[in-house]
Amino acid sequence: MRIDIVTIFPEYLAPLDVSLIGKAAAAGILDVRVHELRTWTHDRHNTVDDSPCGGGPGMVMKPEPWSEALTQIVPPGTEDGARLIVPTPSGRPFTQRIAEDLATASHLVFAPARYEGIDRRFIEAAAERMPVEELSIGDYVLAGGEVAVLVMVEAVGRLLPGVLGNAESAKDDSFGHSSDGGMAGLLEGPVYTKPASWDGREVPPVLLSGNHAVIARWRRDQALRRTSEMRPDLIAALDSAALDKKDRAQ
Ligand SMILES: N#Cc1c(-c2ccc3ccn(Cc4ccncc4)c3c2)n[nH]c1N
Repeated sequence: MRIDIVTIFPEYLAPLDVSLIGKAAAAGILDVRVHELRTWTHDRHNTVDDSPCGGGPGMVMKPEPWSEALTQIVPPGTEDGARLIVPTPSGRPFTQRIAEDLATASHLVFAPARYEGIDRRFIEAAAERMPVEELSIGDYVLAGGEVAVLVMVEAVGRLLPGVLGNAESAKDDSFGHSSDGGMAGLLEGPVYTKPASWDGREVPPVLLSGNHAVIARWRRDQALRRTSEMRPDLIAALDSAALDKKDRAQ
């Protein structure tokens, strides 16, 4: 997968050079390219913004630099497999399902804006060339989209084959809507490791029993408990077939 990120703060994306994504890029699984938006300005001040038409607070990002950037990154006729992702507080909620969908793309272009956002006409023009996703990473207000790009690139990148050391762990994700182990749509329960006793606190004996069927049942019960406590909305959303009556009674 190729990932292009256009921003006026390239240094904000430096964390993509480390850990999971950095290793994937070094292994050739990911081709991550960060671009300075001002590359596509032509005035002496490298202007990327202007006052909002109709008045109002702040500034709006001009469509021209973004359009020139996108045209160079995705030249006409090469749009197949390319998707434009625009982080915005007014976007669709970014979820694991969306991450899984984006992980199937061959080329993602991220447009993290600043100020009050990008002139709408850029989005409209881009949507005539390729799919455009306007996404939000949560119900709070940030100062720009770069943080959202870091979140989305990690959530998508970890799903790509060969990125996670143990491919299984991606299947047991929280919010994992995967069908594995009957945990679909539930939050992960508690995890433990050695030592068996620490600070006067014991690892639940069931986890040391070696009885994998009992352990699996215990983990599912813990996942249900955790989900009911932290995200009752997810319980309500679970398909009844996925949740037998016994579970509902808990
Ligand atoms: N994803 C996401 C986001 C953002 C976000 C994303 C991109 C931009 C570009 C500019 N801003 C600042 C701004 C613009 C308009 N209204 C309020 C603030 C952004 C915020 N805020 N909160 C989220 N969950």
